[in-house]
Amino acid sequence: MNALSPPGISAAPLLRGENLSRSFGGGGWFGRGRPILAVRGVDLHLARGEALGVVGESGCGKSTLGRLLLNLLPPTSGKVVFEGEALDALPAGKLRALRRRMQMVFQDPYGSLDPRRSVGAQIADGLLIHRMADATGAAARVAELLRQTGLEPAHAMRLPHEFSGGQRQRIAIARALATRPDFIVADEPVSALDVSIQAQIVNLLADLRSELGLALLFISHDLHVVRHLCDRVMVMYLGRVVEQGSAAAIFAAPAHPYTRALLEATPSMRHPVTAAPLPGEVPSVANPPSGCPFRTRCPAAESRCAEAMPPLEAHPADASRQLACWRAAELA
Ligand SMILES: Nc1ncnc2c1ncn2[C@@H]1O[C@H](COP(=O)(O)OP(=O)(O)OP(=O)(O)O)[C@@H](O)[C@H]1O
Repeated sequence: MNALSPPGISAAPLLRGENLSRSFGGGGWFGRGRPILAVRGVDLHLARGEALGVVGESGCGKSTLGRLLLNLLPPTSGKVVFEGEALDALPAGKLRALRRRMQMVFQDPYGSLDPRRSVGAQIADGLLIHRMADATGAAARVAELLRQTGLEPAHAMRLPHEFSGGQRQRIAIARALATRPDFIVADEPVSALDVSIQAQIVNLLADLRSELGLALLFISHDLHVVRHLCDRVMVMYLGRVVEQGSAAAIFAAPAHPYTRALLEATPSMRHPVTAAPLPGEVPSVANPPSGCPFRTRCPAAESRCAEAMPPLEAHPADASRQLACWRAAELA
């Protein structure tokens, strides 16, 4: 453990994304149709036990990034490295074995659960697929997982509709934990829930993370949720990382104009009504603006911002943070 790492977080990265890019489409009839560059040149690392929040408006590439890291989608370029091994170089058998160590929790637990099968059977699926238990062992593990996620083990035989939204998300978390993963991508796991339930699920994820040493990629458009759970934050805009650093530093003093606008636009307990909506709309991913992609909505934009994309560089006053803004030094 590194002296600078928070407790429970190891220094060696469990997972790395190197210059990850992913585009969609672009082939079209007679070569027509522009490709959509959903993720562009993203580098990231995640240590065992660490929680990284990925935030940005809808369509900024957060889910695509999560799917790339889980190897559910191949990158167009770049690579994912898990415990020092590049996933694209692994033989199929080893890749299958790795699958059990990386899991996903989706936004809509009802959509991701089969309405006709008992929740216990669905939680046990991964155990049986990966041959981690026989029927008796699986039943015992399901009971343990239900207890661990705050549910009644005796309810394993019930169907998903017999549970509330928050309970269904607990079931989805139990299912993701069944195979004892090291890494979980939680994609907007509380956005579909009542505000009163959101905190309970965030607290559950926080507890499980420290109890099990899970590395967590927590995708959310809500910065305040991320603040409570994550060590570090990555802010994405049109497929690129525009600011990243420790959650504490970014929330105390957001540096990129986009991060500032996002924070101002998020209602909080302290400022429920003063939140200002973000100006304008996210430009089309298929036809992004020249230069800095945020410049068309940025209150600090000037002519040089249209010329070239600013590189992601160290914050002028805090080397532990990075941001991509031509005016970083002046705005700091
Ligand atoms: N399978 C796909 N085929 C074509 N385009 C896709 C596909 N998946 C994602 N995209 C596009 O890639 C871009 C990024 O999408 P992505 O879902 O990663 O963003 P996001 O930030 O997670 O947004 P949201 O919060 O709405 O899920 C969007 O323009 C989306 O339409």
